[in-house]
Amino acid sequence: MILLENLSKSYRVDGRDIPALKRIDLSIAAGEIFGVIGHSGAGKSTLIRLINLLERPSGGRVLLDGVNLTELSSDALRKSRQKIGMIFQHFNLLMSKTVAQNVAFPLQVAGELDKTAINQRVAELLELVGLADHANKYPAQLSGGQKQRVGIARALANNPKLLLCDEATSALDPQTTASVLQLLLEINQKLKLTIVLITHEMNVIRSICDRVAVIDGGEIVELGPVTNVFLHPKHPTTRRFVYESEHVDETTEADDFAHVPGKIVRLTFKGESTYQSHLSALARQYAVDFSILAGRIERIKTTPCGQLTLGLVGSQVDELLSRLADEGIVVEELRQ
Ligand SMILES: Nc1ncnc2c1ncn2[C@@H]1O[C@H](COP(=O)(O)OP(=O)(O)OP(=O)(O)O)[C@@H](O)[C@H]1O
Repeated sequence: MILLENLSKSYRVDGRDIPALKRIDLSIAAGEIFGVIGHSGAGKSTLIRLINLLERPSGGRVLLDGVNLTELSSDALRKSRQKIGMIFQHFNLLMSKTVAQNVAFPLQVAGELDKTAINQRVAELLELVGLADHANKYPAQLSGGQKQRVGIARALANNPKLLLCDEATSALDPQTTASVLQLLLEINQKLKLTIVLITHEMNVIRSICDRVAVIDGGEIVELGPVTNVFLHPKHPTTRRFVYESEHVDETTEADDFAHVPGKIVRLTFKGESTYQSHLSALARQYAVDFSILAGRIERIKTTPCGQLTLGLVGSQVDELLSRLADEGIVVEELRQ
């Protein structure tokens, strides 16, 4: 649905071109929830603003459903942008308008004049985001989470195919973040809406995204399904994001077990194998003793996943490991 080809962006500062994004190639499928994560200054906002051409690229192309947005006239671009909704960290609501008026606004801008049609659509949208009882309130009378729900209703007013979320939960507490993310997931499933979000929080990615791009210094340094990136982070930036979010000190993974006898391995479980008792059954069969040195079990979106670091002692450890691999469990030997 979205194709970014050799996309770059530089900003002119004090007469010099400073690159913010370098040669980005990325394709995002219809119906996906795609996350972009990076530290401050990595280029996330620039990237998301290039998708709807709020920023014009310095080079490369942005294609939406096969249409090259960079070549459109300003009129055609305005029309295309109606297929794209956007929500923001600080909500950007019109403070002097009620909730209903905020949501009606994009309909009026798009040329809808029929008051009954507008009222009906606004009521539908407020119902969808759980704010049916707040139509006549002003933004100042709402909590942060409710304000973002208004932002979401407004972004969906013109039935967009794509929703861009610019740090949409960064100003919210963890519980409110979870409920707004849940709403985004529901909307994605109910309306088959494609969602692209940028964030600096791995938790946001883990809760709702299908794929993630990690961006650093204006470049995509890692890209893939969230489960893969979480379980096997490769780039140092990704590793830092993952280990920080898991409250795991990466060094404990390999170095701190000098006193532990035997072989040290890390097992990664994904999907159903997470809940099965392969490890204990095979350890019994091959008379292997194991100690658990580190571990985590969690859900990545809807997929259960687990990772265990073990010390293994016994004469048939290799047989045990090869049987675990046969069961689809990823085995990494950290120490022979
Ligand atoms: N309008 C601008 N003029 C000049 N430089 C800019 C402009 N906007 C962004 N930059 C620079 O481009 C780089 C990328 O910025 P961008 O805002 O895209 O990063 P970000 O990952 O979204 O960061 P944050 O999370 O802090 O918003 C930074 O070095 C920033 O200083």
